[in-house]
Amino acid sequence: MKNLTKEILTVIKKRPANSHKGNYGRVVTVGGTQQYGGAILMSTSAAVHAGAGLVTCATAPENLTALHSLVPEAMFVDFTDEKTVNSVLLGANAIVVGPGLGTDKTSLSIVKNVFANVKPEQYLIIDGSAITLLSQENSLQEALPNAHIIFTPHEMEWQRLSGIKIAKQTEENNRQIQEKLNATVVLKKHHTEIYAPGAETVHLPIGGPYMSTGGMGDTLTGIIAGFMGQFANQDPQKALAAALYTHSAIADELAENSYVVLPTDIIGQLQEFMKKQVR
Ligand SMILES: NC(=O)C1=CN([C@@H]2O[C@H](COP(=O)(O)OP(=O)(O)OC[C@H]3O[C@@H](n4cnc5c(N)ncnc54)[C@H](OP(=O)(O)O)[C@@H]3O)[C@@H](O)[C@H]2O)[C@@H](O)CC1
Ligand SMILES: Nc1ncnc2c1ncn2[C@@H]1O[C@H](COP(=O)(O)OP(=O)(O)O)[C@@H](O)[C@H]1O
Ligand SMILES: [Mg+2]
Repeated sequence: MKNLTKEILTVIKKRPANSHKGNYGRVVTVGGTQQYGGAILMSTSAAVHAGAGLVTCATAPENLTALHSLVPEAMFVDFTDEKTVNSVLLGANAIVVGPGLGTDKTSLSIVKNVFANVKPEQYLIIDGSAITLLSQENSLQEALPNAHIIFTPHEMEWQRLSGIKIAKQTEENNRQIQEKLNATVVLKKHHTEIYAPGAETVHLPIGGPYMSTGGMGDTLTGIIAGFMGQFANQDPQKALAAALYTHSAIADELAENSYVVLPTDIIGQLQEFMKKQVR
């Protein structure tokens, strides 16, 4: 297993002067019931702060006011309005589905609709409730689209999806299921592991327990989407690894002076941290 080092941050590049928002990725984030609205707000805000050119959040209408007051840079669609959701999905480079989405019938039909509309060239980040739904629903497993899929499960979500008990989640066992899924798997835990098709397993040696606050993984999905939208054209695996490294490296820096690091603290440091890499 290969250790990620800070070298990976060279993926973050100085922007060419002659460019516009369309050059930096169109991200769509799908999730957030009324109960779990914060999850999709953090994902959306992280994508915006990581530099995504255009971000649209498909969520429950109850979250609209909060979304616009937290991050007016983001656009909104009602996640049950399939026609409008599909029109924004069409132009996306990276799609996040699952943070705070819940697992009821409405959530299931939202994931089905996303799966039915994703294109092969798009990055689809499947997280949280969408992983849990996929683990439960055969119909969804059969509908898994042809796209660049990145699963971001924590250990219990991975247990549900892969059938491998947490204690048995060895590199060899995980790799077998990842190959069957034919997708990238980011197994989140203390020292997260990345299993990508045809690549050596990568291990994230940074990050710590000051990151153990609800919303930390939701925030990661937005950073990944933002990085895929901007940097995947160089090398998608490196762009993904750089997103993970950035998330935990910011946490480590903040933890020097903070007992806990909140997901929103990480979002607030993204712009400065990324600037430091291109000085
Ligand atoms: N502010 C918001 O709106 C927030 C909304 N959220 C949204 O909620 C939805 C449900 O997601 P979820 O992760 O909270 O619940 P679930 O999938 O049941 O997993 C928890 C179970 O797994 C176990 N567990 C074992 N190992 C683990 C590990 N390494 N990391 C974590 N857990 C581990 C754990 O064990 P225990 O705590 O009991 O020891 C427990 O039994 C999802 O859509 C998410 O986006 C959250 O992000 C919070 C903030
Ligand atoms: N002790 C820890 N050491 C390193 N990273 C951690 C630790 N605790 C949590 N994290 C990180 O925080 C994130 C938690 O993700 P997740 O459980 O999906 O959170 P949520 O769904 O609440 O947003 C992951 O990126 C995980 O690696
Ligand atoms: Mg999560």
